[in-house]
Amino acid sequence: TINQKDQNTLDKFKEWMKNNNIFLNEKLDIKYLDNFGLSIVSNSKIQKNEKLIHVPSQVMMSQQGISKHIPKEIKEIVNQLGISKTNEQAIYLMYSKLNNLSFWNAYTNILPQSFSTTLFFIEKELDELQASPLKQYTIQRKNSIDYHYDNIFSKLSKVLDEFKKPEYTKDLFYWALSCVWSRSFSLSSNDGGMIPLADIFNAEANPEKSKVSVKSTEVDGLHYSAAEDIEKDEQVYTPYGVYKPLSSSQMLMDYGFVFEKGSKADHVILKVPGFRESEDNYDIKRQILERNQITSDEYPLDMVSIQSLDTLPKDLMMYVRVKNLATEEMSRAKSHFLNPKTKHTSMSNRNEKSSLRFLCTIIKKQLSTYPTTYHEDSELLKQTNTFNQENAIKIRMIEKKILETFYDNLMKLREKYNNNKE
Ligand SMILES: C[S@@+](CC[C@H](N)C(=O)[O-])C[C@H]1O[C@@H](n2cnc3c(N)ncnc32)[C@H](O)[C@@H]1O
Repeated sequence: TINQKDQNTLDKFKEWMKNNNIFLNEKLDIKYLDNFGLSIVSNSKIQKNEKLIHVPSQVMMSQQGISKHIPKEIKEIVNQLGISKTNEQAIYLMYSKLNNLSFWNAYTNILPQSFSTTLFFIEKELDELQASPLKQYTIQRKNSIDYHYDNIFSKLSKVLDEFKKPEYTKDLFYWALSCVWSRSFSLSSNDGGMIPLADIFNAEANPEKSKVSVKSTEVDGLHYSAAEDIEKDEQVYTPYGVYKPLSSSQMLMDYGFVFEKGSKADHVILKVPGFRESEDNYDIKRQILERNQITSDEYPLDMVSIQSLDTLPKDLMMYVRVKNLATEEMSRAKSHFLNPKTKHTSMSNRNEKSSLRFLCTIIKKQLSTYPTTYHEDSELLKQTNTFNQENAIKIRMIEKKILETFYDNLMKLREKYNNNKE
């Protein structure tokens, strides 16, 4: 259901689309759906290859549109100050929202007023992320926005009267950036921005299943057509993160929701301990790793990589094997770990067993930084009644699931080793 005020803004947006030659197939409606917000839904059957939408380049907030519709003095100062593309889009959105006569005003009025991204989580909800790095990323993002807001608007307000208006608040900057992160498009390596109408399509969990085929050119703008027949009353989705699949963590940070089945890009960062100078054979171990350019103490793991020792990041396995060398193995270690033919293989049964035990210890340690287990979380999830809390629990569960499965796989391997006596 949509209230009268929202219906009026939507009607004004549709009129604005018409006046600016933005095409929406008559068989498609812009509707408000619970859990999705504005959505695109068909009102009758659409045949494969039928045109769905067309948005001309000049109405996009990309290079062409900006040069046409943003006042010259604003563009100039934004360029002079060397403001980033994302912050630039945010400034134009704020300007458009605050000026009734500006070109994109009708468009900014249909943009969401609130977001379920982690940026707007209250402290209690952020705490639900437990040890997930998403909590830290969110805090960093907030600090960065605060810094940029102070920096940018103190300068803009000195130069242009427009930016002296008290309505250019930090809250509005948060709103504008959230619109950019959840809806802007990249059109080429150096152009992109907000695209009215195209940004009303919601995300399809499985990008291969999207029934929309996308074509965009600088001259002609953006075209969507039906890649397959679309049934009556069907919601039409587009794939998000086409070039690079987004993890659930990134989805929650930028879009404010996570897919039921998670994402192919889901991962956890395994943190491994560094070396202490007092450690036995410190010098040789460090030397071997440095000569192999292994310097990181963080390794991303996903559900695929934890399936076997061969699928794990090669650097991680070498780090673990070298870290667990015994003094009597040092004489052989260099020739083994510096030889391209052998360096990614097990050096001895003893070293391999010790390495697996070590991996189990660090996984357990990392799991212990989360106050609850995966199993406990799945129970907690059933009792949860707020959207944000639910999403936070899902994120920490994804990370725990990878770590716990990795641990179980290693325990099975260790058992095999113990039964296979040398
Ligand atoms: C590009 S906009 C799509 C239009 C948006 N629904 C609106 O109200 O304007 C992206 C936002 O839509 C919502 N969204 C998109 N796909 C979704 C999905 N599969 N499930 C739930 N929400 C989704 C999220 O709030 C996301 O940040």
